[in-house]
Amino acid sequence: MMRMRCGDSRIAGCQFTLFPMSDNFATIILTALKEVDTSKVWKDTDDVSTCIRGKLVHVFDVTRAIFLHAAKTGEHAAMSGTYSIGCPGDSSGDVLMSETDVVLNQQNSQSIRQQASCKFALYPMGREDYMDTIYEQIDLSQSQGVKVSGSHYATRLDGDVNDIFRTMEEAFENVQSKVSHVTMTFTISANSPSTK
Ligand SMILES: Cc1ncc(C[n+]2csc(CCO)c2C)c(N)n1
Repeated sequence: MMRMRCGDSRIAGCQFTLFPMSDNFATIILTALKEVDTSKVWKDTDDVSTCIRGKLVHVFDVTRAIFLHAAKTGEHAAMSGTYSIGCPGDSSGDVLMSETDVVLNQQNSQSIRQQASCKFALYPMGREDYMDTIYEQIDLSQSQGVKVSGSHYATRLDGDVNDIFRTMEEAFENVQSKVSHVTMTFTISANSPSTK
């Protein structure tokens, strides 16, 4: 099998899990996965998580919409996941790349006002100057209408779900334009009964 080098492919993907803190958890998960339009990404769900793969713009459109779908039930819901792009070990299978960039869920998502808290961490792979790249994006995050604060091993974002995902998408997009292989982990939580 031919091994791919960093940058040969711009397939993006996200492996994520929804955690609705509700007796109704299975319905909330399955309804979110069914009602969000995922037709522009490849998708596979099992008992642990869901993986989607395709163009970066659709990967973010779908993950944002799935979290909003669960959060708008009013139940305490969390979602954790890992975005990845340009993985040199990636295969060219299990993906939809021929779709246009027109996103399918933005109109619905934009109309939902939902507060949330999130922690994310960027990992520009294979670069000695990775800390500069990370600090640059943390600085840029301050201008996205969310509250940005430092945390061990992650950056915390508090604000509207749409603003939080836009902040993460811009950070990921910016870094991947300079660094071939990038991953980003996140955990986002809405309707938590806990006070900070
Ligand atoms: C996004 C996402 N995908 C899959 C699971 C795993 N999972 C746990 S319960 C359940 C429904 C009943 O089988 C499923 C699919 C998840 N939690 N979140």
